[in-house]
Amino acid sequence: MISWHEDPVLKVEHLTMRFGGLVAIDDVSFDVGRHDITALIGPNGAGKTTVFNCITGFYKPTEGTMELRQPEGPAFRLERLDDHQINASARVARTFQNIRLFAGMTVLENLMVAQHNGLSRASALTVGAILGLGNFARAEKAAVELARHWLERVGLVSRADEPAGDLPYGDQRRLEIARAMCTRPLLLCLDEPAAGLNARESDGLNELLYSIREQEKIAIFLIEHDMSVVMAISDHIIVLDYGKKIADGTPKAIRDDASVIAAYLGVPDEELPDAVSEVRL
Ligand SMILES: Nc1ncnc2c1ncn2[C@@H]1O[C@H](COP(=O)(O)OP(=O)(O)OP(=O)(O)O)[C@@H](O)[C@H]1O
Repeated sequence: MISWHEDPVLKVEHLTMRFGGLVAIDDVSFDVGRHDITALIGPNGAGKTTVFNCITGFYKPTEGTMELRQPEGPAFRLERLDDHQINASARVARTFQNIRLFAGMTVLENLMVAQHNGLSRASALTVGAILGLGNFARAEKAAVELARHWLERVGLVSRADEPAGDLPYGDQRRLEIARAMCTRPLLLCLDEPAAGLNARESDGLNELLYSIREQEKIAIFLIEHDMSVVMAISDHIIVLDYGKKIADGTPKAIRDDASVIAAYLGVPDEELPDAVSEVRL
């Protein structure tokens, strides 16, 4: 039995998303292992972002189920929740293809805003916040500590008081991941985290993602076009093409899969044997 089927944090079954006549995702099923780095890959327009948008509640899928399994306790049916509940209750966090930080707020403020849910719960409808006492003060201290922890992990402590929008691009990408981690997710979804990074920053990203998997014991699910990143860090790769799942396996199995190579090259079936012998992903 393969590990991601043994203990999935996310079980997606028969996911379908139609936009009018266009079938963006067509009956796709897969598991995301609880402690794995799982990559979702495929050519442009394959449906990757649409899958993310369904999982994180930005779209309601036309059909299918998405079960977020907690280590203990009940599973959450994500297709029945809105994006806020998916983040706050089911503990699914996400970053975006285009960075969405609060550019005018400081680096630290971005991490505090991410923890707003916990703080507003602790403030008992803000009375505690006004008095600056009790649960709110404790929760705020814990929030600052968690923010500081993640600033250290991503190497941005010295820039805590600078506006997030002033950071270089690679630092903003890492800050986004830190912000997502401040919501204490079970499943961290990253949409093209390596896009726009240079080789050194990309290596740093790989190390950060490894360390999150090792130390936080959570699942990382990423969309990525950079095959060197995907092949280097993934435990499990899922491949989409024209909205359908065409392959699902280890990096080695995917690298050797003829249908995957064909999808990337756009090669017709009859030319496939030649193309496969010439190209390896
Ligand atoms: N809100 C929408 N309305 C209509 N069509 C959409 C919508 N969102 C996505 N699509 C279509 O669904 C298909 C899949 O798009 P999607 O963005 O999920 O692909 P992708 O694999 O993420 O592509 P890329 O790698 O280019 O980001 C495309 O044909 C796209 O035009």
